[in-house]
Amino acid sequence: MFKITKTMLTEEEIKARVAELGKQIEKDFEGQDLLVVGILKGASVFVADLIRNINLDVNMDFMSVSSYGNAMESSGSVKILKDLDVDIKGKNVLIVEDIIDSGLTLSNLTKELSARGPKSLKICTLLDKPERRKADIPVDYVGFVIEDKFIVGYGIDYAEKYRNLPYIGIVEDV
Ligand SMILES: O=P(O)(O)OC[C@H]1O[C@H](OP(=O)(O)OP(=O)(O)O)[C@H](O)[C@@H]1O
Ligand SMILES: Nc1nc2[nH]cnc2c(=O)[nH]1
Repeated sequence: MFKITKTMLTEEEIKARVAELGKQIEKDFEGQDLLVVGILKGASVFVADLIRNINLDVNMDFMSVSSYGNAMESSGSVKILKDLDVDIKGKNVLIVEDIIDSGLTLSNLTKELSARGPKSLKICTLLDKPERRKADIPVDYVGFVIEDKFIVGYGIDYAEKYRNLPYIGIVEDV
């Protein structure tokens, strides 16, 4: 039976780190435009908290892409289920993810978005699991580097459950 056995990151730890990331992004983009792109569904909670810590004129948009594990790995392209509403040509774009694991989602997505001619394209992830990386992608902002455990909460699901937890927990088969 799958159960949340431990807390990996408390609500307070996440809140403090998200505030730091927001301030860093604010500093880096001072005086510039910024389009924050959240990747659905996992990043929705993080992106909502993150933008409230960036005191700049921020625009927000969302994309939904298909999971890896089939044709995407071999074709090297990402299946877009919901595309951006806006044209990113000439804009500073910050992709916001909840977790980077194999890196395949972002490696394919950045190829697709770079081809649209943004002024800059940066990546921010709350969690980074480097142990499982298959595609080497440059990540500009990382909340926490974590060990290879299956986690849930703060937007991240297990079979669509637990996205509403305010903390990040470890799921184990007990
Ligand atoms: O680095 P990767 O190995 O490609 O994995 C990371 C991706 O997997 C998760 O999304 P998921 O497909 O679970 O969708 P969800 O956000 O809608 O839950 C996560 O939000 C990333 O998009
Ligand atoms: N729920 C969940 N999804 C993931 N996708 C990649 N890594 C994870 C993880 O640890 N938990």
